[in-house]
Amino acid sequence: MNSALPYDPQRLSHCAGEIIVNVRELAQRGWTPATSSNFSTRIDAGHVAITVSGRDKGRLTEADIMVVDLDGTPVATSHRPSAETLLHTQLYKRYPQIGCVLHTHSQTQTVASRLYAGRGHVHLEGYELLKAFSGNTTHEMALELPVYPNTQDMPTLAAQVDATLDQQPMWGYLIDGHGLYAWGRDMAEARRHLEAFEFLLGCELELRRLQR
Ligand SMILES: CSC[C@@H](O)[C@@H](O)C(=O)COP(=O)(O)O
Ligand SMILES: [Zn+2]
Repeated sequence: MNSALPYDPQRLSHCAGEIIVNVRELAQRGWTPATSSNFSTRIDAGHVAITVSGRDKGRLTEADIMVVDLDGTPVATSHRPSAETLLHTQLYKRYPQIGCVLHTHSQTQTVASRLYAGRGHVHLEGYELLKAFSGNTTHEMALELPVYPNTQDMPTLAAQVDATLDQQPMWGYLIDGHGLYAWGRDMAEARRHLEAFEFLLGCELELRRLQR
């Protein structure tokens, strides 16, 4: 390890590469419009690789990935981390096993967040794809995906997320008019959860449209 840095730079390079490859694919699906969205993976017990604020997420390079500690403080860089860094670090802090947090702004996620904000959650039940969420072994179950009011005040939002996590395990949530957060133990698991939420929300929207 480079003694000047409190993290392994090779591990950072690996994390950055993984973020760049995966986010490029998510961006190609239109899930990261207009520089929106942010992404992170855990480097080690105390450090996280996260996207620099305001960057075009469809064209990320290693220069667009920086390091923060679990309080969201930049480490060995003058870059500004994602405006929503707290929503990432609260998960890494709370769950040592969590290794990746993905946040996207697809149209499906945004429309669903508007439609279900009043109810405070989206009820997902009876879908085979519920088995994509780690720990689920059958479609014969229900999952409540929370929808929080949007705010620019991250501590307020993080407190609401924490309050829900005190009550129930979950792999993601929506923010009204904003987008989706999903996470997992590594990139593959977080991405599976993100894609499952996207698919299931799309099904719910289509059902509503057909039942009108
Ligand atoms: C471009 S508007 C979207 C932002 O306000 C925010 O919600 C977002 O997802 C990206 O913010 P960022 O600071 O680049 O991580
Ligand atoms: Zn956002």
